[in-house]
Order: sequence, then C-alpha cells, then structure tokens
Amino acid sequence: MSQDKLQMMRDAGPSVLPSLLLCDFGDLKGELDRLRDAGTQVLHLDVMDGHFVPNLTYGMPIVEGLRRHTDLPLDVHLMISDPLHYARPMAEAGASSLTFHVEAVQDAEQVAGEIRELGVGVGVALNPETPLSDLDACLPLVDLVLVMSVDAGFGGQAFNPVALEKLATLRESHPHLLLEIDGGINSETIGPARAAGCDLFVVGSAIFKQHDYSAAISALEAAIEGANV
Ligand SMILES: O=C(CO)[C@@H](O)[C@H](O)COP(=O)(O)O
Ligand SMILES: [Co+2]
Repeated sequence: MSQDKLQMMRDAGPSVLPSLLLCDFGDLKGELDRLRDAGTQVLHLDVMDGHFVPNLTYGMPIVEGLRRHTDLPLDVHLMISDPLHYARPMAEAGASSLTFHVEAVQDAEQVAGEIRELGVGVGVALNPETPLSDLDACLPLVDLVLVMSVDAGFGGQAFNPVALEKLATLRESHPHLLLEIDGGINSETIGPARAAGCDLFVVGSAIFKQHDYSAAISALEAAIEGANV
C-alpha cells in the first residue's frame, strides 16, 4: 500500500508539499480541507522530539488522525534521535514515507534497510552543514533525499543556498532519486531549487502565513513552471 503512495509522490511531478508545522492544529480537519481544495497532492508532516531538535511537535495520533481523513501520501519528516524506535508505529499509523536525519543515527545504511522492510518509502535528510558524503553508505537504499535549506527544528527561517549545490550534485549522480527541499521555500527560492533538479518542495510559512492557500500554492507552482528546464 505505501509503495503505491510513494509512486503517487513520483507521479505527482514537481509538487508543493505543505508542511504541517505552522498550520492551525486547532482546526486540523479544516486545514486539510483547505489544502485539498488548493490542489495539494502530498502532505509533509514535521515530527520533532525536543531532543534531536530543540522543538517538540507531534507523533502517531496526528498521523493516524490525518490518515482517517485523507488518502494523500503522508511524507513524514522524522526530526528525532531514535528513528527506528518509532518507524513501525509511524508506518502503522499511516505514514507513506519516513525520512530520518543522517545526523541522528550511527548506521544510516542499517536504518534505511530496516525502514524499507516496513513497506514505506525511505528518505534520508541532511542539514545544511552536513556534507553529501555522509549519505554515501545509505544512498543505494533510499527512495528520497530531503535536502534541508534551514537547520531542522523551526519554520520561518531564512533559506540557505548551500542546498542548491547539493541538489544539483545529487541530480547529476543519482537521476532516479526523488529530491526534496525543505526550509525557507517561497516564490523567490523555489525556482532556483527546481532549476537545480528538485522534485518536491516543502513549504510552511509561505503558505500558512497567507490567508488564501490556493493563491499561495498557485504562485509557488507558477514559479516552479517558470524554472522548468
Ligand atoms: O522541517 C522543517 C523545519 O525543521 C520544515 O518542514 C519547516 O516546517 C518548513 O517551514 P518554512 O521554512 O517553509 O517556513
Ligand atoms: Co520538514
């Protein structure tokens, strides 16, 4: 089932992924409806443990609650110190893909392999200061690389262009990988990210700080279109 969801992520083409961090959690069903009406095809869920990052968000109950109300792929970003501890419960809760941080684990190859056995999409994320070479051992085992353009932990931060070089390098060396960028993505930064070869664009404040989600997402999609090479 989840491999189908991963295929949906691939089939979606260049897509804006609203990030559920800065949304109104007091009206999550309403937010889901508004995002669906705005044409959202994949949701990005920011799971933080207050240990790997100095922020605390949510866990399986929110994933389960969302899964009860949508068939959209749920792209779960695990900003947690022990991703394997929660991988199975997250997969059972309805996650479509699980992306762990390479900085959080000793053996990324083993972690990627164990997540793969759960039948969900496997992603690995790296912060701006982490070199691409840290991914070498696990790249053959992942479906997706999440290139952070901010330090994981908070929305509303400034875009770090170091992510663009990483995207271009990965696009060249691994043409079949799904590439995703996360942090400070808006109408100005999304175009260069697309031009660097990115497929999936995580967006928080550039959507949730706007009143009209459809207009915000349409502007972002227009900027992607404008950069399509
Ligand atoms: O994972 C994270 C932050 O750690 C991101 O998903 C942010 O939530 C994106 O927010 P903006 O930078 O777009 O405001
Ligand atoms: Co994220």
